[in-house]
Amino acid sequence: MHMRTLFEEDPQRFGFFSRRHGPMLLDFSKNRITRETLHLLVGLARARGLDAARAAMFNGEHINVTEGRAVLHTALRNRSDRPVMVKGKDVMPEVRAVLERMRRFSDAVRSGDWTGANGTPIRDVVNIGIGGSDLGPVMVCEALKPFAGKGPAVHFVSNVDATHITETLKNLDPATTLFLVASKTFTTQETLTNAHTARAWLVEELGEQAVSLHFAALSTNADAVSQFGIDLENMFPFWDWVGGRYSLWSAIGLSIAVAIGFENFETLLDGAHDMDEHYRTEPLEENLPVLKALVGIWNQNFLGARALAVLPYDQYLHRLPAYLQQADMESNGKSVTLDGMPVDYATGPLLFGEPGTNGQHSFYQLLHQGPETIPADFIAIAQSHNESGEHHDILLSNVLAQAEALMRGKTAEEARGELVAQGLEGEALEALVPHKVFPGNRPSNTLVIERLDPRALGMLIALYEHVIHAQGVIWGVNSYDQWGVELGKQLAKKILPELTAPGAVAAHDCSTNGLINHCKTLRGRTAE
Ligand SMILES: O=P(O)(O)OC[C@H]1O[C@H](O)[C@H](O)[C@@H](O)[C@@H]1O
Repeated sequence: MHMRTLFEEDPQRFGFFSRRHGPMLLDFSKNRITRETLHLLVGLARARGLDAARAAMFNGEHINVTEGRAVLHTALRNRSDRPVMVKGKDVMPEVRAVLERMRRFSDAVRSGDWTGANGTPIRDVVNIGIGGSDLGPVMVCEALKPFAGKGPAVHFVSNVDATHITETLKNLDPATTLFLVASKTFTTQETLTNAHTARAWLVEELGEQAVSLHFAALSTNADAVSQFGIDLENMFPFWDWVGGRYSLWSAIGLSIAVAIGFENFETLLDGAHDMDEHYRTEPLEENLPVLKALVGIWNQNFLGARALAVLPYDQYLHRLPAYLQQADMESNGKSVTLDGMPVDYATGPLLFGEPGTNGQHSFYQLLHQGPETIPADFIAIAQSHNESGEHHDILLSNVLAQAEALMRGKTAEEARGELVAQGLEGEALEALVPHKVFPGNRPSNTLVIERLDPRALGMLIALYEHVIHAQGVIWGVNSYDQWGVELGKQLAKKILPELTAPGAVAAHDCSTNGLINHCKTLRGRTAE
């Protein structure tokens, strides 16, 4: 069936397949579903135990079975007075105590009361972290730039490529720079390498005694933090029940609090809490994350789509696709079930995206006319922070048109009509027709958000987090471990000394040996 027909037959389709919650409207009517499909999908969620699974997560059960941990990022933004129990203990007092320390610290840095070794206020804050200790904070700081006020500039260094830190520090002054070393484990090679480089840069100019005034740590590992030489007074802790890719709400969000002020950070938490309550308590049929998760499952597992394009039509959200790549693909990129059995169905989609309208001039060709169906999430913001001239109406007209085009397509008949109107005829016309046809019937969701503010952003991120949870439950996978990132790390540790030692390397397959030896030669090292 074609969605054109579905829309022609049911003028109520938009009303039936859209839901509003607070400042957010989710329109999922441009999917290849009928009322019966939705009913059956909700039945699937129920049969897979999604009701109990939602409760299990919020109640702190050890749903991360391979690591024996609870999954409680929701506790970090629990703005109610409900206790959250982990191993028989309410964690809320500790959560609130760390938030209070984050408030004092971010206020002091923003107001200029926190001074560096020379007594001057901080002008630049550099967050050093990678993965979950980078992507969430960067994405939020970019998204909420209009709320930054008069605080210091916040920079992010993640890549172990020295270019990243070199280019970042190039124009900074050690006396007015503060480093936040963000690492849940405090063992991540990239982050520690960058942090040592930053430390050396600072110490060279200001001496060892400056470290305590210019470094803070955001981590669960106090021993490793002290070993690095960061004063535990300047350590902001969190807990093993916070997954890295779900940690922007924890101490890992300190760079956000510094960038936009603590009150705005709290409003971000409020928005996420609002979505948590919605996800926790609304029936499946009315539940935004559940409905979005089910439509995703329909596209992936029933229609065979393997990707998801996330297309935010807002420049401030330009890092959202990168953030969601980790959130979704590291969570649900799994091929065994909770009890270790191989799956015989698709799990997490390949996620990609660019802010609109840039993507339109790049990869949308494939979305419209490629042989594969690639579902898309369009994110539109109704009121821009920069309502200048016609810009925003142009932007909105584009996002609305793209979803319509993917749904409707263009028939051969319509294409022919246009070519005739352009004066073409005969063979020349017919030769062009197949190239001008758009199959349409391509699924998309459109999320319309009133205005991009801290509350709405908190809701948006929590919405995606809960979609990931609901899909993980239906697929029966553990969304909260990430063993798949380990093998490359282990092998890199073995290759590192081989790159510097003299002589040729022969311990790997011939491709890896060949590449190592080639790099050694190019780097002026003996490889014979
Ligand atoms: O915060 P860290 O312990 O430094 O970890 C940073 C990142 O490391 C690994 O790559 C994990 O797969 C990520 O989930 C994590 O966010």
